[in-house]
Amino acid sequence: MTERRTRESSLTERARDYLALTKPGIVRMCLVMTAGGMWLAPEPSHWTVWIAVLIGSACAVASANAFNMVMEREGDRKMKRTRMRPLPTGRMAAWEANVFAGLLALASMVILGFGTNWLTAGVALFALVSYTLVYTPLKRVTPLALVIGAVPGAIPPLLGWTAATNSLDLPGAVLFGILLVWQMPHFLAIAIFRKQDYANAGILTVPVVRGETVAKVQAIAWALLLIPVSLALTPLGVTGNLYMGLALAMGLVFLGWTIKGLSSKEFESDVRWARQVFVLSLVYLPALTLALVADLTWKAFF
Ligand code: HEM
Ligand SMILES: CC(C)=CCC/C(C)=C/CC/C(C)=C/COP(=O)(O)OP(=O)(O)O
Repeated sequence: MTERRTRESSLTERARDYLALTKPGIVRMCLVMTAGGMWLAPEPSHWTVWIAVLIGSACAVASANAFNMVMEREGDRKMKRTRMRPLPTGRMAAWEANVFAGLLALASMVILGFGTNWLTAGVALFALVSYTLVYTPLKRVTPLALVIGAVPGAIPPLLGWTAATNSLDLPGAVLFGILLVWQMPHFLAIAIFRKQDYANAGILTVPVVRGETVAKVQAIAWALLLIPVSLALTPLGVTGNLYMGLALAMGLVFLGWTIKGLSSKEFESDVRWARQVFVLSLVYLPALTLALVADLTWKAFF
């Protein structure tokens, strides 16, 4: 009986480690964006395409995250935030995580290719390869890695759009742009409150290389740019005034909060402010997606 319980609990721990390898918080948020991209498409998609794009995209993002954890297992040991991950603690071997990530990559290609279309599978493959083979090694070379990492990071809404339309055109590109720009203040804030961690691991972030003030000014510039980029869907005729009003209000709150950072002069208050900007970034994205869905639903019925 006790032996069975021990085996069960070790199985649960194993499953928990595999789940941790996928970075489930990021997978969840990517899926919200993929669903937003699908919703925006001019023609409604069959429910099987919805299921395929959501499962296929989740597998692609999870695979990218798991490969990233294998590649960074040494650096992750040096950071407070990441040192308890399955690889740095030695709870899982690198080969095991590689097999898991490889199977997820294969599953994503099969599910996206056969369940949606091969353009969507190709775009996901581009994101997977650029995230693991370009962004991940560049993190230790230049702070510009952030802009490069933002390219695969911005792909999830595009997967929804291409799954529904089998084309790469302007509304899909705007969704890509929104997520691309959003990632800058999202990460610049994290890089401020995790500055010491990144310095310890030799990761060249903007606050480590150029200081907090430069990071704050950059975050403000990106939050400002996020407003016109997010509003562009209305002049393009995709969304209406309801979305435009909500997106403007949310964009101004986000911008206002980033500007507030300029008034803090000590590292402790910087950290408090940066955590608030990070949390706000996590509220902003699903809220913007909800605004989009609300606007399109309103347009369909009234
Ligand atoms: C260059 C791009 C990005 C970088 C460098 C980045 C980095 C990070 C880091 C380091 C954290 C952990 C923060 C902490 O707790 O200290 C985090 C959290 C988070 N990120 Fe990002 N991120 C990026 C893009 C994205 C994208 C594209 C999404 C999804 C659309 C996303 C969604 C999230 C979510 C939901 C969390 C909180 C939940 C969790 O930690 O699992 N991020 N990000
Ligand atoms: C469709 C597809 C495959 C899309 C890719 C989506 C994806 C993996 C988005 C995350 C973007 C990103 C740069 C995260 C931070 O990684 P990090 O290495 O800085 O995070 P860490 O320090 O927590 O490991």
